[in-house]
Amino acid sequence: MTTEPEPVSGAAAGDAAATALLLVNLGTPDAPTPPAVRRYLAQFLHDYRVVQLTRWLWCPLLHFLILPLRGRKVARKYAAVWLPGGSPLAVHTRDLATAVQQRLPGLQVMHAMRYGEPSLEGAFVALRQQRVGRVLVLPLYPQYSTTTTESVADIVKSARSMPTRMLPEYHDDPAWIAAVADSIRAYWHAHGPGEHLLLSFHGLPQRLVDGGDPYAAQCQASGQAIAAALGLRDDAWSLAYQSRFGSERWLQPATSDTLDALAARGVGSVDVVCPGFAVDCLETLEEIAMMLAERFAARGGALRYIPCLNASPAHADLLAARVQRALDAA
Ligand SMILES: C=CC1=C(C)c2cc3[nH]c(cc4nc(cc5[nH]c(cc1n2)c(C)c5CCC(=O)O)C(CCC(=O)O)=C4C)c(C)c3C=C
Ligand SMILES: [Fe+2]
Ligand SMILES: [Fe+2]
Repeated sequence: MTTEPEPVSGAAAGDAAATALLLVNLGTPDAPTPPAVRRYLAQFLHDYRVVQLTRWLWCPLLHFLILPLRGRKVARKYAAVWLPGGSPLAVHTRDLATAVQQRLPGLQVMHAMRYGEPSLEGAFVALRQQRVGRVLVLPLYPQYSTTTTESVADIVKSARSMPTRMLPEYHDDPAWIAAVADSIRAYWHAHGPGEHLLLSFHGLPQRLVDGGDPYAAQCQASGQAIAAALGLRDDAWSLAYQSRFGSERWLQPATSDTLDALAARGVGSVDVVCPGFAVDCLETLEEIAMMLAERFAARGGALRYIPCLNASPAHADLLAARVQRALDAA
C-alpha cells in the first residue's frame, strides 16, 4: 500500500526529512509462561484477519476454552526453544534489523511486531515523535496473505501519521530464491544431502484461499523456483503445509502426513526447510525440528531441519537491496 508516492531519501533520525525502515514480523510472547502466552494469543486471535468467526461465538470460545488450555500447553513449547535473549522469533528479528541497519546507514532501521512488543503502533508513535519524514514498511513475510501482510497494512493505514509505503511481498524475488537455495546447498555441503527435500510452509484455511487469498499460489511458485534453483528432479522434493489451527480444512497436504507418507515409502532421511518463515520461531524449531523430527524417527527415519535465513549476511543483503531499489525507484 502506498499512501504517498513522494521520493524518499535517507537522513538522520530527528530530521524531518529522515526516512525510517520498519521490519515487521508476526510477534511472539515476551516470556515462556502461560500468562504471557495468553496475552499474546489473545491479541493475535482477536484479529479479524486471522479468525473471522462472529465475536458472539468466538469470544466465549477464546476466553473460556482456547486461552486457558492453549496458554499452558503452548507456554511449555516456547520454554523448549527459548533463547537467553528471548523468544527465537524476537531474537532473530532484532538481529536481522541490526544487520540491515549496517547495510543502510542512511536510514533509521527499526523492527516491530504485529502482535506483542515492540508494537507496530508504538513504532509509529515513536517515529512521529522523532519527526521522521517518511516510513518504509517491510513485512517479513515472503508470501502475501490477508492473515499476515494485510493485517500489517491495517495498522499502517490506521497510523496515517506520515507518508508511509509498504514494500510488496517477495516470494519470487530471484535474490531471495537464490539465498534460500544457497542456504540449502550450504547445509548439504556441510552434512551431505538427505534422500528427500521437504519445503514446509505455514498453513492457511482452505476457505481463505477459495476466497481469493493468493498465499497458496505464491507458496507453490516459491517452492518450484527453489527446487529449480537447486536442480532437483520432481520426485526429489515435496511441498506441504504445517501448523494447522482449529478444526476447519486447511491447505493440503499437511507436513505431518507428507512425512508419514515418505516414511511409509521407506525414505530414510528427509531434509526440511521452511521458506515461508523469515526467521526461526516456535513453528519451525518446536513443531518441525523437535516434534515432527521425533515422529519421523519413530518411523525409522532421520529428519534434519535446515534453519531459516535468520540474520545471515545473505538475508540482510537481499532485504537491504530490496529497500534500496524501492528508494531508487521513488
Ligand atoms: C508465515 C506466515 C504465517 C501465516 C500465513 C499464518 C497464519 C495463521 N496462523 C494462525 C495461528 C497461529 N500461528 C501461530 C504462530 C505463528 N504463525 C506464524 C506465521 C504465520 N501464521 C509464525 C511465525 C508463528 C510463530 C510465532 C512465534 O512466537 O514463534 C500461533 C501461536 C502458536 C500456537 O498457539 O500454536 C497460532 C495460534 C492462524 C489461525 C493463521 C491463519 C488463519
Ligand atoms: Fe474477546
Ligand atoms: Fe500462524
